[in-house]
Amino acid sequence: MDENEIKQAVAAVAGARATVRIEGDRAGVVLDATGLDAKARDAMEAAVRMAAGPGARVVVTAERANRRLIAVASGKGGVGKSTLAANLAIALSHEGRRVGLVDADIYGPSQPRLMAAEGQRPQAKDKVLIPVPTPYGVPMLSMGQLIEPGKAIAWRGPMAAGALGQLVEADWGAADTLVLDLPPGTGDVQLTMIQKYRPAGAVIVSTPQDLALIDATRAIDLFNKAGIPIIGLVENMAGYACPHCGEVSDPFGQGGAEAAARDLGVPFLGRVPLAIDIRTASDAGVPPATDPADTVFRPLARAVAGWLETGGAGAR
Ligand SMILES: Nc1ncnc2c1ncn2[C@@H]1O[C@H](COP(=O)(O)OP(=O)(O)OP(=O)(O)O)[C@@H](O)[C@H]1O
Repeated sequence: MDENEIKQAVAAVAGARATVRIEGDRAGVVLDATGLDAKARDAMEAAVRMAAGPGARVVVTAERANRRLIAVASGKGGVGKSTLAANLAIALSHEGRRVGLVDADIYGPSQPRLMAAEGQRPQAKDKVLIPVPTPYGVPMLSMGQLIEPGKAIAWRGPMAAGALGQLVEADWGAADTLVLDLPPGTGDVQLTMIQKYRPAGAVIVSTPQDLALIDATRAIDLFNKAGIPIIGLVENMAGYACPHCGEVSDPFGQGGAEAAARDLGVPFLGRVPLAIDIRTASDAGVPPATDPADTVFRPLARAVAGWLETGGAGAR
């Protein structure tokens, strides 16, 4: 093939994305893969190699997407942070954002179960992890996929931060939003993550109890110190609706988180009721936000999407 033939063959599969140069007796192609997801990029790269002939040197480049991180954090464990992160990621994708989910919860990585991706091991290409798909159109990576199932993790701070970095710096393709399920608490691992990856904003989850709210205040303080804006506070497990008689009771008190948000000067994003349906759907790997009739998580996601579009500072 002569130079023109090679150029035509490459243009036929990659259009204006490819620039061809002849280097001695072989072709050199620079392929711009900006905006393609990992699968489309691999397919185009393979097609270009075929078209450019034997021995061709193909270099794939991509502009870094203007991707923004949303940290979902809590001052203590068990308040529903992972549940909120999964549902927020799915509901944000319904808002038209291209969303990826990073499960950085080293103490209890639960996203593979919540997102029906259990048992899937991520592949790596050139030492960069490739997120696994989920049935909900939100690719994800979890610490739970990098360790042996059921094994406890005893990470030291720097080790954990290094491993978590691989998740954030994975090949997220065209994703414009990464929801980051942070480990609970306000220790070194959280601080390192926040400082290194500078989320655009943070959503803080708390239950209505006073003690949980004190911990949430600490989490807010951590983000404030790092100069990361708080998108808002979500009250989880607020008000229990009896599945039999429908009576609503407030086992953990009422209105505490909203009042705390007011006192702290952070927006209050809304409440998620304590509901058996939420737990059973989550355990079954079908997050409630997948239901078009969901009226709990989708409004929260609209608030977060609105924040990103208008007020949210700190784009990466
Ligand atoms: N609003 C809710 N109604 C009923 N159950 C809920 C609700 N939110 C969370 N749960 C249940 O509570 C348990 C803990 O939730 P989740 O794992 O999301 O908390 P977490 O804060 O991420 O915990 P950890 O710190 O252990 O990661 C789960 O079994 C979950 O299904």
